[in-house]
Formats: sequence, C-alpha cells, structure tokens
Amino acid sequence: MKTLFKNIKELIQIRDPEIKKVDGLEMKELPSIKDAWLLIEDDKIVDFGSMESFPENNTAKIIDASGKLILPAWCDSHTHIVYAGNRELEFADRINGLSYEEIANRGGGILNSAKTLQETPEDEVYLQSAARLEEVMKLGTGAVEIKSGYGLTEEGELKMLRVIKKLQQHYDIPIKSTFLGAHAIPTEYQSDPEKYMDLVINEILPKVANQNLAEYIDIFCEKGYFSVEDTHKLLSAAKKYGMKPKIHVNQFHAIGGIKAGVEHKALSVDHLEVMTNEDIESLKNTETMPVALPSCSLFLSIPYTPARKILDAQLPIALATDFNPGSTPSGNMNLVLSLACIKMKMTPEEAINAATINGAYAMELSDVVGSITKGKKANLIMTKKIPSYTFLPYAFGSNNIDTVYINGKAID
Ligand SMILES: N=CN[C@@H](CCC(=O)O)C(=O)O
Ligand SMILES: [Zn+2]
Repeated sequence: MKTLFKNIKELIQIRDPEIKKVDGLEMKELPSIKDAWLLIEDDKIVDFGSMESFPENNTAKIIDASGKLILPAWCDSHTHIVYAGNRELEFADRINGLSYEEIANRGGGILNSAKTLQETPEDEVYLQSAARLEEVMKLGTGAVEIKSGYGLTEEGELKMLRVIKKLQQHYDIPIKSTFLGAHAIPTEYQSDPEKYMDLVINEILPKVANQNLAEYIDIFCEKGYFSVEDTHKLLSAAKKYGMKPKIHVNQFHAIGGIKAGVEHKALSVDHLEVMTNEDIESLKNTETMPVALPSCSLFLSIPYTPARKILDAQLPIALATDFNPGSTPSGNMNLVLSLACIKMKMTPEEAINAATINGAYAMELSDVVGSITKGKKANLIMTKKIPSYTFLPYAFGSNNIDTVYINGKAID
C-alpha cells in the first residue's frame, strides 16, 4: 500500500542514513524541505522531494497536507510506563509541604509503587500500561524505552519485564526494555543494602538475561539509593550478559555516577539536573548520550538540566519524558519540547533534534526511526495547519497534531 503526501508546508528532519545523532552546534540545524511531497509504502519511507518534482503518475493514495508540517514521530528514550496504580496522594502531600525525599524516607515514593505493583495481577498491570502506551502514541510517540524498577523482588521485576515483552508483542512500535532492579532499596533490606545488591546481581539479573527480558541495565545512582560502587558492580555484572547501561544519575546530587557510566560505555546517562564541570568533561569524546527529562523538573520543582552548558561543550542532548507515577505522571513529548525551549533555553531546532534523532540514538534505533530518511519506518507526525515548527513548542497548551502515523498507518 502506497501513500503520497503532497503540498506539505514543510517536511522536517531530513537526514542522510549515516547520521546517527547530532552534537552541540549541529543541533542548531534542522534540515527540511518547504512545499514538499513524501511517499511511503507499507511501513517505510520510500522517497520525498520538493513539489517541483512531484511524481504525477503514480498509483498511491494521495493525502493533501496543505498548511501542515510532517516530521518524524517522537522517540522517547526514558520511561517507566509499566506500573500499577498512581501516587496522586503524594502529590497532595508535596503541595502541603513535604519534599520528594521526605515522602520517600517515610516509605512512600518508589517503595509505595513497588507495593502496589507486587499486589496487582500481571494482566491488570498490562492493561493499565497498555492504556498509557496508547495514550502516548496518540500524542506522537513512535518509539519508546520502558524500564522495570517497581518490582524490587525477583517476582515483581520479572513480572514487569514480562509486561514490557507483551507490549512489544502487541504494539507495532519499537519498544526497548531496561532492567532497573536497582531502583530503590526495599524496606526489608535497608539495614543491609548490600544484600539487596547481591539479590539483584546474583539472582534476578541472570534470570532477566536468560529469559531475554531486557536489552539494557539501569541503576538509580544517587545519595540514599545506590552508590557509585554499586553502579560499577552492577554494570560490570550486566556486561557479561551483553546488557548496555542506560542509567539514572545526577538527579539530586553529583556523586560521580556520570564518570562511572562513561567508564562502562553507557548508551545514555539520564536526568542530569545537577551537573559539575567534571561531569561535563567526562562526557566529552564519548559515545554516551546525555538525556534530559524536563517534565520531571517541572513536576518536582527541581533544577532543569543545564542544556546550554552541555551544548556549549559540543555535547549532544536527547529529550525524554520519564513517564512514571511519582516524579513525572506525564508521557507527553510535546510538553517536553516546550519545557526544553522555555525552561532550558534550547532552540526549537535543538529541541526537535533532541526529541527525534538523538532520542533514537539513546535507544540504538537511529537506523529505524528519528528522521525522514529513505528506508526508515513511516512513524510520523502530521501537524494541524500551523505557521511553523517553532509553533510546536510555543503553543504549549494546544494539541497541534492532526494525525500520527505508525508504520504508515494513521492511528486514532
Ligand atoms: N529517580 C528515579 N526514578 C524515577 C522516579 C521514580 C518514582 O518516583 O516513582 C525518575 O526517573 O524520576
Ligand atoms: Zn526515570
């Protein structure tokens, strides 16, 4: 089945196949064709060009995109979409003055979600998670990473990872799976956290690997959670199973997690709200993608990732949602784009690069999604009639999307 879009006001993020990510100054460029056409066949992008070279004689179904923009669907490289229940009561507690850390210290936070997850049957976790996945796809997300981390027992972690696997089987978008057993120390291990690390490394990790349930390894490297030493231990163990790191670092404190991640050739280091000069230095000349999660900063009222400092060091940035029940109950990449521009002073070009091609890189999907490139998946956003791509982050409260295409098919 062929579909030909014509009169596209602007076809955005056109890249040669060899471009896997864009760094620093390159992120200011957003290659596009104005007044364009785009041909897709089945699930793939086949060809595109300016309307001056419109292929008149063809049998494709024609869609007139006059006044509309087309760009690759968002690539959300950091989510916790699989969870059970919600934490709106903690939200109210925070409004009444408690901090995220205080709530966690009282046994709330991640441990609260872990309790709910453990008590919820797997089928029910699947249904709740699938609803969230469908929601974000309608908001323009065409590829996503999902972590475990609310199980915190062997049974709970494997249950979450099986749910991710079921989502991979039922939904036709690229979904990457990450094992985050080291997300928080369960109450019963708090007097002996090393014992929990032993459980994660020696009991759960081998099962995750043998059952082929996750491609990536994650750890929350943070004061009160897991140390840099724990991080080294876990990442070394995971390497033996071929699992690459994508890790939570520098959310509240800079304790050396970035350096540790880079030493283990992390695919990405995520959060980065607190960044020292040494952290920036350690990312230079590496293949590790820094990932910012601005809707987490908004929701928790914590600092935003210092994007300008990172970009001025010629480093790349990817943007992701962090969709989870505690720090970011939103999977809306359109909001992420706006926050990156408004709060992190990224330009619209930088933000769109960060939310597409660089997000794809942070999931090792640069050959599949993230740009308008012949042969890539036709996972696309067609906007409503809007004046320019700058309008996307600018009109932050509006739904600017007309249609989302996944594998060349419009979803509703
Ligand atoms: N910071 C660690 N993990 C999640 C939050 C988890 C939660 O509060 O449930 C995050 O990335 O923000
Ligand atoms: Zn996270």
